[in-house]
Amino acid sequence: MEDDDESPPLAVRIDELPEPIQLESSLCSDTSGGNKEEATVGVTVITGYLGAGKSTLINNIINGQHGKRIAVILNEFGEEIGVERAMINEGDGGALVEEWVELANGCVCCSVKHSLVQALEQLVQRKDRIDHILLETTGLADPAPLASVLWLDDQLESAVRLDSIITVVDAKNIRLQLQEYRNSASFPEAFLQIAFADVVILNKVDLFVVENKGGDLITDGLEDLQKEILSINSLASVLQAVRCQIDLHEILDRKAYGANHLAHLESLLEDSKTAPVSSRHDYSVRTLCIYEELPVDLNKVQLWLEDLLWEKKSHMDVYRCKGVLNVHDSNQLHTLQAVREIYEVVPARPWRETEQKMNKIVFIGRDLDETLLRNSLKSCIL
Ligand SMILES: Nc1nc2c(ncn2[C@@H]2O[C@H](COP(=O)(O)OP(=O)(O)OP(=O)(O)O)[C@@H](O)[C@H]2O)c(=O)[nH]1
Repeated sequence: MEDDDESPPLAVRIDELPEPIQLESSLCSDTSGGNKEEATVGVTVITGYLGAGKSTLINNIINGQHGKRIAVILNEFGEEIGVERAMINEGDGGALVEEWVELANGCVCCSVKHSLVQALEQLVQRKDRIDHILLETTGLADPAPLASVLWLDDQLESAVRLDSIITVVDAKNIRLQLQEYRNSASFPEAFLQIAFADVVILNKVDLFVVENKGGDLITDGLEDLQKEILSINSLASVLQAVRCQIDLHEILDRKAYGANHLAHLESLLEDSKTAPVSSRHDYSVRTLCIYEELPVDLNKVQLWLEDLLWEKKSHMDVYRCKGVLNVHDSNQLHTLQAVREIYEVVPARPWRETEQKMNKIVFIGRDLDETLLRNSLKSCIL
């Protein structure tokens, strides 16, 4: 056992670290990606609306029986830090909280993102003492810039990698938030948080229990709610929970951004021409899927993605994108991933003999134009 009870928590003031560097760029690699995964410390980003259950989840993780030594980073505004920390039990159970990092004076997603990377690097210098990092973002944060920073940082050869984004959703209130959107011009962060999630924890399902006319307790409508969430982001795994009690294997070490572990790769290939769940709700944020079998020219695909994601020539707002490509003159199945403007195309493995070679791309975004996306992919065919 280590002397953790005696050790004071370590606080790294990331707002005092040196000047940020330019991080916006794309990744497009012809070498095998994801090989550094095993050597790096995974970062799980935990996001969700105010009061959804993020702290409850962190408590469960740091006290869970997974044997991992976990560092927790809290991204909350100034005065709230004390409250937040007081709510978290510092590891009485299986896992130990080795380090605490307070992110004061700003939101990770805007002013201090590079400093966050540096703080993470400081943490993992003691890598022999840390297995995993949890980063809780403020309830109102857009997780995209954070994902980009952590994902890019992997390319900068840091010792950390983005493992996954987990969004905690309050089952009782989320429908209200989503329905309000239909009647107003405002765009709730709740949509973004679901759109960027690799895992959605549909929490507080106990509060979803209602009494029917006969006096019985039922959870009528929960499945519909789950479908509604999947219609926004059909690539996410949705887990129903009470007090965020879930199998921790479902959320730690998902490697959602590793090219060779691309989540849903196999189901992408299996469900041939459609997205895993088709959209049936009338939200402007949705998932859609495009499909072509003939081989594409990789350069053309890159140019198309850059027009779409960087130049935004077609005025679509693409948040996430995952897919497989059948690249001309290559026997390798290529995987494609994008988070906002950052994308990566990587040869993942050889196509299997029994497999239908295909290009299949799933987009999650706002105001997606299906015809335009389809035609653009077609124009990349040789
Ligand atoms: N009934 C019920 N209450 C829950 C559940 N999960 C969490 N809560 C309660 O909901 C409240 C908010 O939970 P937190 O874990 O603090 O939520 P949070 O997302 O960290 O909140 P903020 O930091 O304010 O954004 C607390 O009072 C929890 O006890 C649940 O599954 N069912």
